[in-house]
Amino acid sequence: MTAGGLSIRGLRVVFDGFVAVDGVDLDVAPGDIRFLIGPNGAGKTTLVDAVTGLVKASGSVRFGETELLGRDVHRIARLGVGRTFQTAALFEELTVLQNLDIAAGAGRGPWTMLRTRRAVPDDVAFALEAIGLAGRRDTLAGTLAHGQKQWLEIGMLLVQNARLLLLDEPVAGMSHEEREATGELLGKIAADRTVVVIEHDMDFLRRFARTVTVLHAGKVLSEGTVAQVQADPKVQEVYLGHAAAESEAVEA
Ligand SMILES: Nc1ncnc2c1ncn2[C@@H]1O[C@H](COP(=O)(O)OP(=O)(O)OP(=O)(O)O)[C@@H](O)[C@H]1O
Repeated sequence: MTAGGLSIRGLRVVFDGFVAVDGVDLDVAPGDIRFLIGPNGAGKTTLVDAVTGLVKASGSVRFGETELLGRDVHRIARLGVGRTFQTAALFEELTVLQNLDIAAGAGRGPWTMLRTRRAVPDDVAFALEAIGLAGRRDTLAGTLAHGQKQWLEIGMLLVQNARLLLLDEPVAGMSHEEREATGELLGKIAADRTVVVIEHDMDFLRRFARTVTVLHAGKVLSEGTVAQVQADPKVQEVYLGHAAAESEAVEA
């Protein structure tokens, strides 16, 4: 399976008359690492919810050749679209390997998944290596460090064969070392996949974003490279006006 690009046209999400996403057009090419930023309430999470089928939306969301809008959450996941949430969703009482096995799940019975494993399937071995947890495969997920839990969740998307990964604040609460490792992991993943990252951490963005889209009040305010977006007066105005704590985002 080859990676597909994400192509969003006229995306609109309305909650009880409130327009949370207001006519967004967005293209993310295969191999890109697109950061999605914007002040609180800009519509970032709602956009990702619309792409993954969690909220109703109008317009068009194509992944490769396939229209996603109107399909249910499970179908969209099976089409290769995976997401993480701000809080990792793991089976804490099971090991790293068991979590990956369950994520890989389809076609494997519960006994296969839970018995002690001798051979590890290639996809699971690849994911363990990519997320840096090969040496922790028998560790209980609940005892992993915060950063490792986030990586395991990304590993679970890899074994599900996600080709489009949508990550919601993946480095929130991480140490400097964990952030660096996460950035390197994004680079590895994006080699043959499409990655979209919602992020507030501007240092992380400067280090690892390939392209950036700024959302504001449900619309695309600015788009381009990190340097282009930082130099955009519209972006400076929104951040300085609405999010003093994030104003460093616009300092060149
Ligand atoms: N289920 C919902 N019902 C009603 N309004 C909602 C719902 N979900 C989100 N909203 C509203 O839609 C707007 C966009 O929210 P969203 O969470 O997408 O913003 P965001 O850019 O992800 O913000 P943050 O950075 O704070 O996570 C906000 O005004 C929010 O209050």
